[in-house]
Amino acid sequence: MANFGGKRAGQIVRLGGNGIGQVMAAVAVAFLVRLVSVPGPSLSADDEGDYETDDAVGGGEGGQDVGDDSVSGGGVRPVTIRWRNVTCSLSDKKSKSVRFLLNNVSGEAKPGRLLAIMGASGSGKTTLLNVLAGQLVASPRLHLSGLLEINGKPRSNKSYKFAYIRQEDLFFSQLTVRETLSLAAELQLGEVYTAQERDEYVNNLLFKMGLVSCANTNVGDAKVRGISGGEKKRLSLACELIASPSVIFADEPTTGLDAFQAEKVMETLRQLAQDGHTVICSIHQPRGSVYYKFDDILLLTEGALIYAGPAHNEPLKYFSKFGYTCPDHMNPAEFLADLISVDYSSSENVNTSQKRIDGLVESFSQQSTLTLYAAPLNRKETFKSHISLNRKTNGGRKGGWWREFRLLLRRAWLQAFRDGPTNKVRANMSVASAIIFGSVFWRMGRSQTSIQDRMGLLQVAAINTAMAALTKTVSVFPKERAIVDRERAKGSYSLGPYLLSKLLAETPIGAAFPLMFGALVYPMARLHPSLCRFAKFCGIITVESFAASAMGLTVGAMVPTTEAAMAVGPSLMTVFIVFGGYYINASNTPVIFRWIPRVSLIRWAFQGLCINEFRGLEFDHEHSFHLQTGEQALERLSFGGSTIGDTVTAQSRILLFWYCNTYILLEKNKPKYQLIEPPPSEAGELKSLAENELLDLDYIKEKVETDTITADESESYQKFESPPADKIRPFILEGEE
Ligand SMILES: Nc1ncnc2c1ncn2[C@@H]1O[C@H](COP(=O)(O)OP(=O)(O)OP(=O)(O)O)[C@@H](O)[C@H]1O
Repeated sequence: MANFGGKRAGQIVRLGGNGIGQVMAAVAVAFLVRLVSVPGPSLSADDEGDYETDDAVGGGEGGQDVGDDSVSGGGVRPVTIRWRNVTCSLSDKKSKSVRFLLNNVSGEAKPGRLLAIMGASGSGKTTLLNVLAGQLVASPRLHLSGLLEINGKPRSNKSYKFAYIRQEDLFFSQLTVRETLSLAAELQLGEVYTAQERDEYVNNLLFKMGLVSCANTNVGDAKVRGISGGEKKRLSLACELIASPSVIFADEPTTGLDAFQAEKVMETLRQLAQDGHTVICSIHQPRGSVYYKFDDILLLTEGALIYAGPAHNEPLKYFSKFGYTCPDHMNPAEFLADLISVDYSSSENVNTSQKRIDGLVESFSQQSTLTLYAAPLNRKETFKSHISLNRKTNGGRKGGWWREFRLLLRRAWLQAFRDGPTNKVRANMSVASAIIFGSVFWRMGRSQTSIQDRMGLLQVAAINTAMAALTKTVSVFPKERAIVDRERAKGSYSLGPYLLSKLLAETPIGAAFPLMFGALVYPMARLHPSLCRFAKFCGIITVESFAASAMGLTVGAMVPTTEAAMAVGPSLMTVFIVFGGYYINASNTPVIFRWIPRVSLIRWAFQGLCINEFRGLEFDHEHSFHLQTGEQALERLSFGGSTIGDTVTAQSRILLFWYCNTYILLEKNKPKYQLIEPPPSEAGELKSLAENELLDLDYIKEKVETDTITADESESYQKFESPPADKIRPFILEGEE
């Protein structure tokens, strides 16, 4: 760091003008240059805004079923999901109110049937889907209660395999559709299957999902167009189907698609249901042809249930009982959407529609939801299919560390090297900034003033290199992290091989840009004329670039979105720039700041570059107080006693520190999901009922139908099926005592 004690030292500092002004100017220029040069996101994402739900997708535990039948259905374990009195409330400590996102919602989803959760925007569709999939992101403000049963037993989603198709499709943009699917298959199916079997499996999936025509097209992103939105959605489905899930959750799979693509996606889901999967999707307002693909529907309005049962004409018949008749030739989905939506056009309409909705909610809550469902689950079939699944199941580990590393290295390499637009922008910016700085510091001589020029250039080179690497990383990594979180949640691979393969694959391309910058700026500014010094200059800025990139990874692993990373990363770097060894002498700052230079990657790069440049240089001098040698200049900067080796060692430690932090944060920031608790009043009874297996609702239903249910059983059944009517009002805002 600069140790300009005394008058002469002060003169040197002042050569560059006001210290703080310099800092601000350098930071602003470096950041602006980088901001303009940030090569947009290199990962495909349809919508990055909704990051909150953008966490893991799941695959439950259990084996992998990889035979062809897993796509055609023969090997799919049938899973029936039933939920009772699911209530999700959101408390607000400030206003001391509670808002019900879901209020006593019950229903069921069966194998071989496509269930659509319909409702207006904000009615709680995604929340319900997340609850059923066990993917509701945990929050201290949320409280979730209810009963969730898998094949009649109260179990978690860990007991079956499921796929979750989220609204936003995230892929590595530079991989083709076939490569994406093949890699997912290799990671998920492990070594148990031969390459030929896996290829056949992938070809089969491509065919089933209608992706053959675009199999060799890059997925693409905002910069370079790739496959269409509908194809992306079907690719998402295909990737999820590799694990042969029993249940498929799809959150608004038609959002953002044109009518034709939407219909194709829904047809795919319908076929999957027909193949034996349990398919649950949320949808806003489907067109008529899509509505008739649903087997069951569940209508939600402001978190409350208005209808749950078979689709087609059943709901129309049901609502006609209350005097709401669907006009002929009207799309039933449109009719239902209008029926369950509040009309905000006037206060009168709000009152009328709200009354209608409250009445419908109450009416539905008063009747047994069980009777509305058709096609009860056949227990014998379940058993048979389960046996066939077990025969084909591979319960072993999917692949070793080395295998995962190899596959991920290939993917990271393809992503890094094929990303032409990003690489081109980075190369252009490296060349442009080298030319700008090279021109400003053109052919520096050996005058006294050139000492300050040299220091200025070396500081600017250190800042520019760090900012370039940092901004590139923070603009891309949060999106990549979302993909990796999803894949890791499915158990496709572990963190170690991922991180190591990424670092290794990106090393050559990461080194190319600082080298480009160094190769131009060094001769232009006529820095220390020696090949060895030039090589060291390039080496120092390359290691610094890796350290800045590693810091970007930590920031990306720490914050939830790219926007947050873009705000945090450069701000943190500004602190390191201030303590970068040129602008301020740490010993003049309050004690609490004196550790910062030791962890500033800018400072170590600057120190290394200065030692490399000044050692052995001689300057023109006229007066005795002029600096005569480079060593004297280094003394003034307090860099006299150290070597380039020391600075590179310190920089490597910083690099390692950021890598370790990234690993820890990625491991620690795994998404956590809200646990579902039994309704408080029923928790005790549920326990004893579960122990006595009285929760088997098929059994209860059979008893109800044959009128053989006992008084006791009837009472307990009522407790699960008929919540008090006053609990069912949507969005009750209650003040807490
Ligand atoms: N974790 C949460 N914290 C605060 N509010 C939440 C949370 N989760 C959901 N909500 C709120 O609950 C309501 C229902 O959200 P949800 O995403 O389930 O609706 P939706 O029916 O899927 O809407 P859309 O069709 O627009 O996606 C919304 O008002 C949303 O803001």
